[in-house]
Amino acid sequence: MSARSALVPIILTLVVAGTGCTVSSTAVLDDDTARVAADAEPGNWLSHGRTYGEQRFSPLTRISTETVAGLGLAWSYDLGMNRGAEATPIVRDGVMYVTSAWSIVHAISAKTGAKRWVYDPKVSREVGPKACCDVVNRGVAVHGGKVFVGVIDGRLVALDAATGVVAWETVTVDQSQPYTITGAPRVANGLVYIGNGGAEYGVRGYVSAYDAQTGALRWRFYTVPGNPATGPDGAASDSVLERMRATWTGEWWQNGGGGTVWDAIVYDPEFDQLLVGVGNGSPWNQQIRSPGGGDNLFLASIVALDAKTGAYKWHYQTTPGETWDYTATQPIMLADLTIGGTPRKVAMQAPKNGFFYVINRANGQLISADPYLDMKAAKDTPRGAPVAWAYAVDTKTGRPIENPEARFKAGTTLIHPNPDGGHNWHPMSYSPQTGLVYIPIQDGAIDFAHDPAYTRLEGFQNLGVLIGTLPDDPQVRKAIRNGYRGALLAWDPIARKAAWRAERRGAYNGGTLAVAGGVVFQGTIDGHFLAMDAKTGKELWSFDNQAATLAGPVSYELDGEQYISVPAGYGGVFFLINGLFLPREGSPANARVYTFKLGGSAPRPVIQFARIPTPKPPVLPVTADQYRRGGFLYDTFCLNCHGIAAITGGVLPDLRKSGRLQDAVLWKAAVVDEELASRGMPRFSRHISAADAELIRAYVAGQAGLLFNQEQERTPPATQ
Ligand SMILES: O=C(O)c1cc(C(=O)O)c2c(n1)C(=O)C(=O)c1cc(C(=O)O)[nH]c1-2
Ligand SMILES: [Ca+2]
Repeated sequence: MSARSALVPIILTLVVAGTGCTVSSTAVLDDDTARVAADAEPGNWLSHGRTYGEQRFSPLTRISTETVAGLGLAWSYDLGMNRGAEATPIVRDGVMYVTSAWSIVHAISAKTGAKRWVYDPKVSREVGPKACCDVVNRGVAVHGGKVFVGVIDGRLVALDAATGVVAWETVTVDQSQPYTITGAPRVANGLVYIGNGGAEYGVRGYVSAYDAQTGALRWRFYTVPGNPATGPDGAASDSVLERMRATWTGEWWQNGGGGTVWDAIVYDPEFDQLLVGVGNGSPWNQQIRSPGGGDNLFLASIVALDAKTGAYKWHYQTTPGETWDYTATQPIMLADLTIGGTPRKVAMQAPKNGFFYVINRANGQLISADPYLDMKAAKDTPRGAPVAWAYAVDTKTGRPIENPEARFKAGTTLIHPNPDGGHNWHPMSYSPQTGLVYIPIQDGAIDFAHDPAYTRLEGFQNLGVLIGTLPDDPQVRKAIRNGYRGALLAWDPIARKAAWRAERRGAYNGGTLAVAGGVVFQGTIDGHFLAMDAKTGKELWSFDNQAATLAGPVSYELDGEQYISVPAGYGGVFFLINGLFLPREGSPANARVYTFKLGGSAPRPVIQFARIPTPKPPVLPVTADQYRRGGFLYDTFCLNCHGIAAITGGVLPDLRKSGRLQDAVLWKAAVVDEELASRGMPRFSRHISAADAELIRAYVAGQAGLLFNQEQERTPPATQ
């Protein structure tokens, strides 16, 4: 596609989305204007959240509360691998651009699902261990005949939209550091905006703007201060460097400080500003990171920057002195709301910390903040009563009223919400018809304790927090599992309370889409795709996608037919770490894009997988203390990929069933001798001794024993 054909000439009645402001003129729509006027192109889904305001509301009406029961599969497309599917597809002029894990871009016919081209950035699998939460990707941006993708190894690549051929590529990070990119780029003003991740490992976060035509860096804004000894960065953030530094203590730069911009970046055309969501501190534990306390700007904040220059405009910090992985990277949405009779231009966010924020986007002042989780419910759990980090936010000062116990200074504290957050990256949507924001939420708590023996491990997660090994007792496990719940919440940002709540089977459910036909769509962790009445939450339709459906669904129209499309796939952080909490077993089936239309009758792909019985594990002669130490080492080095208590989500190898578990030599070859490094196993030789590897094996063998016994109880061995 040439740059010229990307210009859309129309007689323009430009309704600036959500503003009610109508401008009439004859004009040529360039890509940026087209996104502002996205309602003039309801058939397309032009950018991550459809419009710049990212409300994920489609004005299309054919699929409605009346007709939705007639939805059927139009086509499905195999994304070629069984890793997490988190991308929001972009649909433009009959072509869908969607990514799979490992940052692979697929261009597909939006009508038939036929492949146009595939671009694979060929990332070394050794990069995998740098990703805290699987090698996922949340999608591309399309602009001026190019497709932009952030690559997990830190590259930003521009492709020719017609052919998938690389137009330019640039490295946006120091690749010797544990930086990753999982978020979707955004484009405005001829600039491509991209952030990065890595705050679990230890990096310094920033957001950058690149020239969409040439790939040249135009500006960069660091979200946390660097080592004062090295002076200013020559970056757009320099003007607020002193202000940031004044809120930090100790030698925070030793582990980067964190503050990664790994998901939300929203362009606000009305103020020509970029709103970026900033992540958690690095290490998590503020007692280690910034021992004298302080707010640690701009962690866990929404920061507004001049979109052309990156100059600081304002910020709002959701969690001052962040210490629980409470990122404010969650999706940010722009809207015009009339609050108390006054029209307000607002930004809305439901960050991990459990509160829903409405912010005046002219100046960053807090309008309201209310708990979307029940922060006061101090229900007893098998691990005691959870401690909510804060019960309320003082709207006058904009600061939370913190619970003094929550900073885990005295022993182990059960913190609510847990680091998955009350809401994570899963996109929320807003229907201007109902006035409700549809938020996938979850409600769980986890033990936090200060790690007195913390030392930075180069290339590994550095949290400074002990989370605690899962007890072996099956009854306790069951209770912990049942205590972690998920729901879809319809939140009224003006009334400041939920209008309805629909329970889900398990936590970490999918993103939402609202359509003008009065329907809300959501995928679930247990593999279904649901349509609900936007007013009431009543379920109107469902489809078994056979794979966790977490990505942001989209809607588009072609030749008079409306489509709903959503990627689905096993993978993502829950399938690595949180196997314990999965309501449905993972499968090795590939991720797929599922696309629906009224009367669609494509057959559902047949996915079968055999459950492999657990071999009888070896019994290793270790003491109870050694077993516990094995568990501790497992939690430190293995849990992030192979799951809590070696319970896998089915994506990476199940160590309990691994042949290597049976044999000390084979086990050591993988764990210590780096035999599997090229396949993505971290290089542990400097950190795990042969003796420690045996203790880890003893722990995993113990966990395998629990599963083996369960299976034997279910299926008694045949008698001869
Ligand atoms: O601090 C970071 O840099 C960072 C990065 C990412 C990421 O890039 O995926 C996640 C997180 N943190 C995180 O805290 C988190 O809960 C999370 C969930 C997911 C996911 O894709 O499911 N990514 C991330
Ligand atoms: Ca994080």
